[in-house]
Amino acid sequence: MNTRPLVLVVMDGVGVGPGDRYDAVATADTPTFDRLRGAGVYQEIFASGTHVGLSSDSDMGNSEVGHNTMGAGRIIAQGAKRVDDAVLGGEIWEGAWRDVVTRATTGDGTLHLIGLLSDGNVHSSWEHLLLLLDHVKADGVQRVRLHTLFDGRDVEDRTADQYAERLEDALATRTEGTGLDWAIASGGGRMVTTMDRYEANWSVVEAGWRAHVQGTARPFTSVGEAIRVLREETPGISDQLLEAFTIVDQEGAPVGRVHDGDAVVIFNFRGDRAIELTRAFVEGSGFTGFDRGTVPDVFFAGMTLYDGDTNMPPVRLVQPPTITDTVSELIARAGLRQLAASETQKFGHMTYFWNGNRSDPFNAQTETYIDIPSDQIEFDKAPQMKAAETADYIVRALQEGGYDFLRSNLAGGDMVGHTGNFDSTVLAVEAVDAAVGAIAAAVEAAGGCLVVTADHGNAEDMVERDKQGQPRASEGGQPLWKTAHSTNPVPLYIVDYSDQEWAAVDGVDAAGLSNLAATLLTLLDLPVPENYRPSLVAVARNSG
Ligand SMILES: O=C(O)[C@@H](CO)OP(=O)(O)O
Ligand SMILES: [Mn+2]
Ligand SMILES: [Mn+2]
Repeated sequence: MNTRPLVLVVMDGVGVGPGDRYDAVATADTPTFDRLRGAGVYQEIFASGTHVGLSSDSDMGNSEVGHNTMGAGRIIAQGAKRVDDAVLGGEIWEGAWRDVVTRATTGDGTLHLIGLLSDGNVHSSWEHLLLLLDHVKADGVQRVRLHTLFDGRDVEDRTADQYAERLEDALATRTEGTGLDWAIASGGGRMVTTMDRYEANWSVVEAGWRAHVQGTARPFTSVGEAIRVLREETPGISDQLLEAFTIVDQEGAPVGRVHDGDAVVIFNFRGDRAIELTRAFVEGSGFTGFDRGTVPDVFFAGMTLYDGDTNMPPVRLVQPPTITDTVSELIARAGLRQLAASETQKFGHMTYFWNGNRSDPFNAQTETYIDIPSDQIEFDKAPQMKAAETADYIVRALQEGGYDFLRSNLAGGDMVGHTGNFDSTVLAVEAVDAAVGAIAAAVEAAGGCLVVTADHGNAEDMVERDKQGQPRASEGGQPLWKTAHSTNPVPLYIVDYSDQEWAAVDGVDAAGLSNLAATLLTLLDLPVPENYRPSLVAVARNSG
């Protein structure tokens, strides 16, 4: 019976901010954070850019790269960077891309490109899309249809019209005078169209299926008209929530539904929000997500691998990084027992991403995964989300004993931060603080060790800023609320209630999320592999 459980809490999207009135973490009443800060080690660590395997230090962090890096204990070139390298280096055009082009140029085939219109580099990249279009042209694809998802979550909100115009320009400059037939065929805001994740709400994917595939979503004659009318109907609506639509011609017929013989490419590179639509295209009659009607017989390719366990999609343009020997694999091999608990919105973060893009436990006998159903509403309406319920699970598991390493994710700082609603985000952070407080009390009662950190920033900086860092205002003089993640560092608290003796290691170079795995192994008294980044603590003597 283990008497010294180690507990990790990842507070999604709770970074260390400027401390001003746009910092929802500093504004929130957080007695737990204040108490923990004085009770053990407190440090700020890197969680963005090259510190988490992205191409540049101006790239904000995100959950995929954050959890991958924490779990891997190393800085690994991430999907985003790998796709960047493959696209910029040209390798991408030599593999499955050739088959896409063959299908799209055979008979009356159409090439459909589906993805997020964004400069966010979280799920997709604008540069990748432009280079795709260049190659589509060079390869002579006559008929192309774009299915565009609006972001407002990784880029400034209420910019969907600008992205749509940029895309229309990009299409026009490539097709003018050529006779090529390229057009935007459907779209919608990413949170209500297509980009659900972890099966939280399949109706989101169904709405996308109607828009992109069946051509039966709400009809508009242009993307500009769609955005204008939807905004008029709901003033102030976030781009993320724009209703799914289909572009129709003068007769009301969809300009680009998907037919047998077409080729379909999803150009998003991140798996969590691309896998469900992928499955809808690829899976046979066993598919239960929603009623697809007749499934068109298409050649389907994803930008990269979206799920390693199920090998989805079977055809992808770029191979993903292989991440092995992640911290939970090592802990499983050592025979220790592990629990992972999270609400649905972040479930795969603490399992799939944490484990190096692998959904299944390494050892089903010693690992338990708990998925607490998330609410199906906009998260600023219930900003506490499932923080208390998640804490309850951990608390009960600690009281009952039986696990050596327990990890959980508290989603509110991030998910509510993405709504741009400052007051709700403050409430979300307060709920996270309370949940950490409940977990801390249980860790103390169990004589264990508590580690609290975050995967990237979000809630700590809720306003768009100019290049000098000054807050920007909307036309009406209101703060221009920011919905995206940040490049800020994140906090790391280590509070030990056991009798284990250890000390913080000073002067670790560029301490970041990649140092967490070695730190956890050290606290568990397990060896740290040589290729891991170093631990932030050193154990003096074990008395457990
Ligand atoms: O919601 C998401 O998909 C991303 C933002 O695009 O957030 P996170 O990386 O925290 O999951
Ligand atoms: Mn996150
Ligand atoms: Mn997020």
